[in-house]
Amino acid sequence: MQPNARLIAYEVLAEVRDSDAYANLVLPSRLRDSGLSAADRGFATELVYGTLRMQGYYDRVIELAAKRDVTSIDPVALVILRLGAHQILSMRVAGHAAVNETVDLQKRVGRQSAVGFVNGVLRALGRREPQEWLDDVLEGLSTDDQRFAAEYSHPEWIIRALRTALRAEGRTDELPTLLAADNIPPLVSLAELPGSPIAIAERIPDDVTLETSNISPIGYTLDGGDPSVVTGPSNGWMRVQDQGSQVAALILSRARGIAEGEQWLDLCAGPGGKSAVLGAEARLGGAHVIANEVVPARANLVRRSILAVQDTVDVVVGDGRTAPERFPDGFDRILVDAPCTGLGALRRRPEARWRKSPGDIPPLSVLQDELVNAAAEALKPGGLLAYVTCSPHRAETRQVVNGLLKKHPELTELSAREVLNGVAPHEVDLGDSDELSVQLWPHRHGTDAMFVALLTKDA
Ligand SMILES: C[S@@+](CC[C@H](N)C(=O)[O-])C[C@H]1O[C@@H](n2cnc3c(N)ncnc32)[C@H](O)[C@@H]1O
Repeated sequence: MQPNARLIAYEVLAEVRDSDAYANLVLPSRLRDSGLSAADRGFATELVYGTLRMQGYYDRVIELAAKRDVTSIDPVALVILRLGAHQILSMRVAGHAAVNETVDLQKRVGRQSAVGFVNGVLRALGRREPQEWLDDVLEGLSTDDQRFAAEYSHPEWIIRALRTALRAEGRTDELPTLLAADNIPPLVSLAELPGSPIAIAERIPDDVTLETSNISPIGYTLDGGDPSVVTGPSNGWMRVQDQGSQVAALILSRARGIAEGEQWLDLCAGPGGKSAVLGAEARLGGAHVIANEVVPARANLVRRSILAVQDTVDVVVGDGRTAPERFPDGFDRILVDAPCTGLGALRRRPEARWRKSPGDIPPLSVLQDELVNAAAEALKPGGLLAYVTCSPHRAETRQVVNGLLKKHPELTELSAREVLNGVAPHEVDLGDSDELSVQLWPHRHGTDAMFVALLTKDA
């Protein structure tokens, strides 16, 4: 079958649904072998990501247009209708192209008996303005949570969790802006590892513009295009990395000066983004890093990620919970970038919001507790411990830190906020809170919603 952008988008969406695949892994490999033009590859990417993010909303519109529940619609036709809805309601693809080409897709991959149905629903979608559909969807919904869930295409439990996290800094009014930001693809964010021996600025092509970051002193934003034109010639010193991740590592490395010979541990290192930043910082200060990861394949990703600073970082495979026994000499600084729900990175992982459930939280909280407690034990007196998640869910952030402080009276929380404001090129708006930890946000900072708490152990 001759591929086209819509067919590839359909196949990726079908694989995401049927095999629990990740769109950001499946799509690039499909596009690589597709022979599509750059414009068509961009179109396929927008179709896949946009359709997945807005699936909850599109299903409500499709139900209104089809006058039936989506659960009663043939699964192939439903994916095709969602693709059509995205073109008609959000991409403003010309009506005839959106309808005809999408109906063609149903003819190619779906049941012939459903072609008329798909055609009818898509024509109905195109007969009204997107705002009219939105008004109809919202009609009759009685709570803010229901309305936000519908309009911004998020499950209600995630909306509640995000509101609770914003409430802690007196900013619940920002909730709709945050939900809208989750539906916008992030700009490409880059980090230049400190101490780079390569004059990276001289190797950036003239037609590429890098904006410096307001948050991270080593961060840049690319104005579009392929980041490999910048990262490729840098031998690993310039890399794609969210600016929130960059500062999470820097809050630990720059909380105070580095003493020659310090030993650092990155307890949950895979795939190694923060290990590389810690490695570069440690290298400049005369420290050494052990990057620990429990999954061997992910430890290999860490090995690749730290190539530029491999003289400073050793990668080991092991369960972080056994760190105190494996490393009895202890560490001066430990980063616990714990496995979490990833609710802070919904813009990057378009299917994640539909896969997660509230039931994911309790086992993760237990693991987070165990990891951070192991780190507290492995920390030398006077040492520094950073607890980080890419989730703003309070059960994964503040509650874990409070539990840790309760169990370990020898630990004291330090102001990660002050450290961040000392590190960042500009004052960072962290809301209004007595808490010492940092919560970053996509809508306010342009980063993933990273949480960072900084603690020290009595000397
Ligand atoms: C949030 S990711 C870390 C991201 C990484 N720090 C970076 O910046 O690239 C969490 C990692 O913890 C690992 N992990 C899960 N359970 C672990 C355990 N018991 N011990 C050590 N690592 C674990 C996961 O495999 C995953 O690679």
